[in-house]
Amino acid sequence: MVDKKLGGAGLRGQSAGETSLCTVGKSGSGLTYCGYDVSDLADNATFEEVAYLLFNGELPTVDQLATYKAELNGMRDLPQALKEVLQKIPADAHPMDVMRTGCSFLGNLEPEIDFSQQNKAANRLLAAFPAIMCYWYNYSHEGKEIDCVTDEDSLGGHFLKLLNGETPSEQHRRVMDVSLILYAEHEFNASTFTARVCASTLSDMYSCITGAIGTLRGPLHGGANEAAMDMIERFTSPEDAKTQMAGMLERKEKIMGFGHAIYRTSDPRNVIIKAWSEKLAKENGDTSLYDISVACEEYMWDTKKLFCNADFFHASTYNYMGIPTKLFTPIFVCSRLTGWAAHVMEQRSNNRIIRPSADYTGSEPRTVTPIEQR
Ligand SMILES: CC(=O)SCCNC(=O)CCNC(=O)[C@H](O)C(C)(C)COP(=O)(O)OP(=O)(O)OC[C@H]1O[C@@H](n2cnc3c(N)ncnc32)[C@H](O)[C@@H]1OP(=O)(O)O
Ligand SMILES: O=C([O-])CC(=O)C(=O)O
Repeated sequence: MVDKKLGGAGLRGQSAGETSLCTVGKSGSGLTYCGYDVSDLADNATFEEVAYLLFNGELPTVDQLATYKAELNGMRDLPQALKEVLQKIPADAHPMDVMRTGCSFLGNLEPEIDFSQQNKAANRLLAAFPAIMCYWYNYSHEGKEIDCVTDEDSLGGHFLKLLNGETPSEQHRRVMDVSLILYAEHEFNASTFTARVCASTLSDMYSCITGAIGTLRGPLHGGANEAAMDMIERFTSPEDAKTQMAGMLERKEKIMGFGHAIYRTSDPRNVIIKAWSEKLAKENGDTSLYDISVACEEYMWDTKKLFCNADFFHASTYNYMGIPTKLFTPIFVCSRLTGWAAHVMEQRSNNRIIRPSADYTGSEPRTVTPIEQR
């Protein structure tokens, strides 16, 4: 196991506030949302139920869920002005930049005037994000102006239909639902903390979420699922994976999709998404991507005692579903938005501006030498 020093750099091990939304690694490896184990939710709930749970503190009844889904389904379309902005973003832009711009621009068109509108703003973004991603992707890559409304009941199914223009299989809908549940919430991770810092200044929901998207983009955080895919695609076999990873570790390169700031021996989401990757691999007939991923997992544990985080087997899972690699991290946005917005609401409910201190390491006090004498 990695011998981790707590405290110091990265605020590691220091409490930065309270939350009732989530526990991470409380018993060394667990993850709960509002008291529910994530594996229980992945087995027995839908993503919309989890979104409702995070925004309201309780799972919905049948009637509450139906009302909530009807509300979300009525908010899926994009304003024409946003479509026109998305049309201007080039095909080689990073899709996370597209999400950031889409979120920010929607905040201009439909601003959160006051905090009584916070649920509406969060739900609007939740409903609109799949279309922001897929409208831009289809327009810039295929030259197609897609209809942003579908008859799909779930957000996961809606995303798949917008992306491919075809009704997804029941299995793909379920995998997407599980994936969105696994990614939804994770306590004071870097992007959520960004959202809370922004919220603590009494800024608006769109600004909080835009900042969080920018923070999730980095490869040490949400960008790791995409980076893991780029890596495993370069490996030609399980043996080649081990040889190449040995070289990477030798050169002190980070292996994306491994390790975690909080978990010590495993990430509870890995076993769930790994099982889906295996199932999809077997059904696909070509299991090489899964076999290579398993070889990576074994090698990293055997040599460094580093384990797969939630991102690693998401890479092969999404790939088996035919999702383009560049959309992996934006899917994470569609899910984690629920956690971000719930934290913004929690921060607002008991706010004090977040403003830590710093340990000064600069020069001693000195006086300005006139410029011609320097
Ligand atoms: C959804 C998410 O955001 S999950 C995280 C996604 N990010 C990644 O997968 C990127 C790869 N992983 C990492 O970079 C790190 O593990 C992080 C950023 C997730 C956590 O960082 P930290 O809390 O600083 O890691 P930690 O303290 O456990 O690191 C201990 C040692 O293990 C090494 N290590 C940790 N992860 C890795 C890795 N993936 N590859 C190689 N070495 C690693 C560190 O370099 C460090 O070694 P050092 O002391 O010689 O520098
Ligand atoms: O908690 C973290 O540091 C990273 C994160 O968001 C996650 O693992 O989902």
